[in-house]
Amino acid sequence: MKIDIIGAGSLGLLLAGRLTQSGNDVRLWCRGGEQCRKLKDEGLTVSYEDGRDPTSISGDRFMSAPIEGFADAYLREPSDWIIVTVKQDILHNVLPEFLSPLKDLREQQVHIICFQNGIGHMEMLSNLLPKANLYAAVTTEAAKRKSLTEVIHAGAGEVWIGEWSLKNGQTHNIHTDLQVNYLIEVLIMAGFSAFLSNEVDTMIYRKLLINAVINPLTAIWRIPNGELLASEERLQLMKELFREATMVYDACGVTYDHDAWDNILKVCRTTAGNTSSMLADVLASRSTEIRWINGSLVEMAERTGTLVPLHRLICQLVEGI
Ligand SMILES: NC(=O)C1=CN([C@@H]2O[C@H](COP(=O)(O)OP(=O)(O)OC[C@H]3O[C@@H](n4cnc5c(N)ncnc54)[C@H](OP(=O)(O)O)[C@@H]3O)[C@@H](O)[C@H]2O)C=CC1
Ligand SMILES: CC(C)(CO)C(=O)C(=O)O
Repeated sequence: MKIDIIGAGSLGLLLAGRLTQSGNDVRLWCRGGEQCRKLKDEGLTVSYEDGRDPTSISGDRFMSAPIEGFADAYLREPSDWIIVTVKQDILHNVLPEFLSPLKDLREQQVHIICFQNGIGHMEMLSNLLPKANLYAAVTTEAAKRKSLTEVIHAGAGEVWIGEWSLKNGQTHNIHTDLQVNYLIEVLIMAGFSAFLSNEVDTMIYRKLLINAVINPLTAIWRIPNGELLASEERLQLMKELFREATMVYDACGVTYDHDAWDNILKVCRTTAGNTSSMLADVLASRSTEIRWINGSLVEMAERTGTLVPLHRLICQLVEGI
């Protein structure tokens, strides 16, 4: 399968490494020329924390190039899938320029899948590329980029993929069905646990609830996920964030599991040693995804007249860092 991956960070490198290793034709689009040169010279390494041998893929087995060349390359030679693995701010503020040349291509041609946490990006893309087949992926995989050419696969999880266009009332199309089933097969062959979901929006909101409670508090207190459970004060604040978020879901008609709170506690336990992605961004002085996580809940609250003072404050606190 021919696959474009936009964003050579943690998830992008993991996907590029695994998909190249299992025989796919990968083009990896990076932000900077330095990373492309290093990937060409040194290749790409996927390593593990449990003592397993790393996998090294030489730089001539996949293509890496600066994002500026993406649209021309795609229009000359389209791929079967475009996988987007940049953070939300780049997807919203930078990628439209590079993706908009694809907007007039026929529906059968463009298949895009987005791996972002948070919400808002799928709506933005469906406005930008109304003819494209858009898919969202929700994943519990954990990847950490160690250098420009090395990624640590820190935890194996699942990848749930669902068609976003369906949500917008577009008709189901046999061609896209085949195409997504083929992608899932390819991901499985590459070693991922990948599944098709007819309820990907429910899964997105389920993950949003987890991220909206865990990520900002770990970022503010600078603690690993498991430490959230270490005191009653921390648990109380988590519970209040959870309570406000579920009020917003109720007001907007978004469903959530009856054991959603227990599930958040479980995620803290199973990822106890993890640095959350928001804390990692704060520690590296990068902008965070707070606007598309807690900020989205604040927007939903505004639309429905729900009061979410803690989510508002937490957005300001994280943005203030
Ligand atoms: N990592 C994980 O385990 C998981 C991540 N996610 C989600 O996946 C998304 C990606 O996360 P993750 O891989 O961790 O993020 P990273 O920050 O590791 O990677 C993002 C990449 O995008 C690159 N980038 C920035 N600007 C551009 C640009 N203009 N053109 C091309 N590439 C650019 C960055 O380059 P540079 O480094 O040069 O700035 C970086 O390599 C996020 O929304 C995250 O929430 C979801 C579940 C798990
Ligand atoms: C589930 C969790 C909190 C794991 O660290 C995560 O998705 C993140 O860090 O963004």
